[in-house]
Parts: sequence; structure tokens; C-alpha cells
Amino acid sequence: MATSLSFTEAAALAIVLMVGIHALRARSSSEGRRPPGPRGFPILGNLLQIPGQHPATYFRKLFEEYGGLVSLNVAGFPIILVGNMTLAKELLEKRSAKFSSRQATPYSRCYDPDQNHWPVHSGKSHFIGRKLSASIMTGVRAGETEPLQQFEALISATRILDDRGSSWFHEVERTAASMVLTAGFGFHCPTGDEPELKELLACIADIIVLSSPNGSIINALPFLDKIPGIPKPWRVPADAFRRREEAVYGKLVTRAVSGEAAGMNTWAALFASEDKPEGDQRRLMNPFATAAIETTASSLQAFVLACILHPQWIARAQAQIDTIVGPDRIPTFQDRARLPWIEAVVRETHRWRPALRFGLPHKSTADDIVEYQGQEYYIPKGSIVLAVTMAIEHDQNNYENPDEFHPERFLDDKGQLKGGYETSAFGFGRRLCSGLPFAERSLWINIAMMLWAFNIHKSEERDSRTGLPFEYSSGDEAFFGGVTNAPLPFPAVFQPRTAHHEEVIREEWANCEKDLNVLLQHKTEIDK
Ligand code: HEM
Repeated sequence: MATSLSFTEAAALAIVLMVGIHALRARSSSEGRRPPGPRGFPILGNLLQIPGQHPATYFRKLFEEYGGLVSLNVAGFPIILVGNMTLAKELLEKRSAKFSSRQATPYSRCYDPDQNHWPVHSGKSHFIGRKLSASIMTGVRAGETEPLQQFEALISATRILDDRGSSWFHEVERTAASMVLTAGFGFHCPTGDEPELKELLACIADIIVLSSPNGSIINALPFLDKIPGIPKPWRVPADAFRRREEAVYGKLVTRAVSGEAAGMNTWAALFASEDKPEGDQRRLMNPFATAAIETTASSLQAFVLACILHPQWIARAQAQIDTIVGPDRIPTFQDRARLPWIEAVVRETHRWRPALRFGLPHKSTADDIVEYQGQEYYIPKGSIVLAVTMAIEHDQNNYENPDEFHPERFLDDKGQLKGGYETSAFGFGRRLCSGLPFAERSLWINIAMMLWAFNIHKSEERDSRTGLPFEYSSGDEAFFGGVTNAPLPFPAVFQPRTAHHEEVIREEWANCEKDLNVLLQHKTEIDK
């Protein structure tokens, strides 16, 4: 599933690099002092200085040199980097009205003419997508998806037990996909080899290619697509993608609305309900899969990496689980309020390796002035603003030893969660992650389950590439290189904490409710 790890990556890079192509078009009428930044080259500006791999590491170096607000110029087009929480909130939350647009590629008009992939668009589809997500997430907040998420975490633990973790990396990806696809469409993926899942992941891989800045000549020469009577070969892959996407999501939505999953309380059914003023918006479900799978899987993988590289805290977290949950049952969401340690581990996972290294780019729609360290800086309309999560969450002024994994930093002397928690991991303002309540529940139950059931440690397995023992690292070399913090696959040993823990998982699995119609019941049925 590694290919699916890059939709957000492609979307973000597309937005960043597209600005170069459209340089000079959107120049602002008035000028002022821009935030500091590295000197660029004539015409290209800083374009060649931004590395294609691990740009966030380069951005962090810029913050060290210039402070928390940095300006880059990509072929004449402004990019503003924000590496400071206060500033990010000032711009992207308080001034959300001006800083919440996006920049889609011109080619997107060919492969996504209805703007169904609303997270990379602004306007009507985004407005409706967010409105519908808000109603879905009200249900998630009320606990509607918790039985499903608990069930998926139990499947995951069972499967990890079965092969002693030899395919844990893939299993985490399966769990992330199955949680969102079941909640979304009633499409459960118990093996990860389901043909529709593969097709859907192939569509995600397709859109990565199509949405990249060099996805088509149309991005550089948009007028070509408007000339009547000339051959338009770029439309062939765009049309093929639309047909493919339509077919796979069409099947999933039909299944949710009138087929096998029609009795379940799925998000697609809600999106499709005709009695809403927005009418039938079922296609606005499509981006949920792309936004959810990669982010959730890579966060859980980063958690496992943290267990291996920074294990000092694990005994204390497990001691709390043992006191509250005990050895005779698995943890459930009902334990959540009494397990601050798990909450702290979830927070530290988002902080240590936020799923998106610099969120998704926001675009400004008006000129603005921002004050930073006693100086006023001008941010022209049309700037691309990146809140660099990897810098904000590793700011030494807020976090001691920021590159280490210390969940205790979120706990007070009495072991309770400290107040005033804020994170940049889910973005900001009007673009704040629409799936946040679902995402944090997914992380919580899977992390609680893994810590309850297993001792996780490094594997003695040899690296097939070098023939030497596997070298664990949390450096850039251990991660895919772009916008996401998706770790490259690595082995891990999942040893059941005791034979009794293993037995309990097996028993819980044998006895648990497996009917998705019950797990995803309509609220009215629960109320009866
Ligand atoms: C660990 C898990 C996740 C993380 C860290 C994460 C993070 C993010 C971030 C940083 C953004 C961009 C925010 C911005 O532009 O300011 C975003 C957007 C989005 N996320 Fe998530 N996400 C996660 C899981 C999910 C899940 C599970 C779903 C759906 C169920 C989801 C749906 C979305 C959508 C639809 C958007 C676009 C929002 C918009 O443009 O208005 N995400 N997410």
C-alpha cells in the first residue's frame, strides 16, 4: 500500500510547485517588506534550492537561520513558511477567512471536473464536503464508530499474533484502510487482498501521478485544452482515471446505499441522502479514503518505531493499563478517560512524527500584514502558506529534547494530562482535518491494544538489502522523502506480554460481535 501513502504528498507538492508554473500571473499590486529568507536566483528564485526529497528538513534549517517566519520565492511566486505555533494560529486560524484557499492544478479540470476531490479545491464542493463531514463527525464524536474501530483493532492484534508480527507493517495499513472504508462504505477488508481495495489503491496511485505538477503539459500551457479541433492526448489518461474511479467508488457507494451494506450507518449513505438541501453528494466521499489511509497508517507505524527507538516510557504506560484494564480483558473506549498515559502516547506520536510534515498548503486570498518579533511583514495575496508541522512540533522553546519520544511531557506530576494541549498535526482553521475525531479514536484504540497485548522490540532479522542486521533510525533516511512522515517498511517483534494475554485475545476474538450491521447500527436502532 506504499503507493497510497502519497496522495496528500502529491496534492501538497502540486500546490507548491504549481505556483512556479504560474509565476508572475498573480503578482500583487502593492509591495511591502517580506519575511526574511534565502537569496534566490534571477527568475527562478529559490526553486532550485528546495530539495525534492525531505523539503521539511530544509525548511527547519531555514527557521534556525531566519526565525519562525520565512519567505521563499518560487519563480516569482511567494511561499511563506511558518515554523511557530503562535504565528500559525494567528494566520491560519484567526485570519482563516484570508488564509484558507487552495491552489489546484489546471489539469485537475480534466480528471476531476466536478471538484470531487474537495480537499485540494476551494469553492462549492469544499463548502459542501466540509458541511457533510461535520455531520458525519458529530456521529463519530458521539461514539458511533467506536465498536467498529475496537473490532478492527482486535482483528489487527489477532493477525499480528498469528504471524508473530512478520507482516505487521502491512497489517497496520490494512487496519487503517478497513476502518475508514467500513465506516465510509460498509466495505470491510479483513485480509487486505480484497480486489476492490486493490482497485481503490490503484486509483489513489493514479491520482498521485495526475495531480503532480508535471502530470500534464496542461499545467504549463492551460490554453491548449481550450483550443477547439486539435487532438487532446492529455485527456486520455484523465478520462481513463475518471472511468476507473467512477467504477470503483460507484460499486462501493451502491453497496452502501442500496446493496449489502444498506442496513449499516455508513458515511456514504449519509452523503447520498436526498433529503438534504445539498442533494446527492455521494462523490464527495471519495477523498475520505485518500486522506485517511496514509495518515492513520503512517502514524501507527511511527508509534511502533518510537517503541523500538525510545522504549523507556513503555513500562510505565503498561503499568497503568494493567491497573485499569487488568490482564483478563482487552482495553476498550470505556477505559479512555482513565488511561491518560495512552492519550499522552497518542499526542506524542502526533508530535514526534506528524503524519504530514508541513500540512497541506493554504493559499491566501488577500494582501495582509503580520507582526513577528516587533517587525511588520507583508504577505501578498496569492501566497502559499505552509505551516511546517515538523518545525512547530519540534520547537525547542516548547519541547525539551524535541527529537526524542517522551509521552510524559504531556502529563503533570500527578500523572494527569496537562491542560492547554495544542497541536499543528491536523492543520488549522477552516481547513482543519475533517476526520480528526475518527483519526484520534483510530490511533487511541490501536495503540492501547498493542501496548496491552505486546512487548514490541527490534528484530534481529537481517536487512535483505544489505545482508546485515537491520539498522533502525528515525532520521530522514528511514522515511519516504516528501510531505508525509511515512516510515519505510521495517521489521518489528511483537511478543505477547504473557501466554494469558494471548489467550485473552483469542477468546475475545472468538466471542466478539462480528456482524457489521450490528457494529455500525443506525442510531435509531440503538435508541429502540
Ligand atoms: C493521523 C491521522 C490524520 C492526520 C495527522 C491528518 C492530518 C491532516 C492535515 C494536516 C490536513 C490539512 C489541514 C490544513 O490544510 O490545515 C488534513 C486534511 C484533511 N483530512 Fe486529515 N488527517 C488524518 C486522518 C484523517 C482521516 C481519518 C480522515 C477522514 C476520515 C481525514 C480527512 C481529511 C480531509 C477530508 C481533509 C481536507 C480538509 C479540507 O481541505 O478542508 N483525515 N488532515
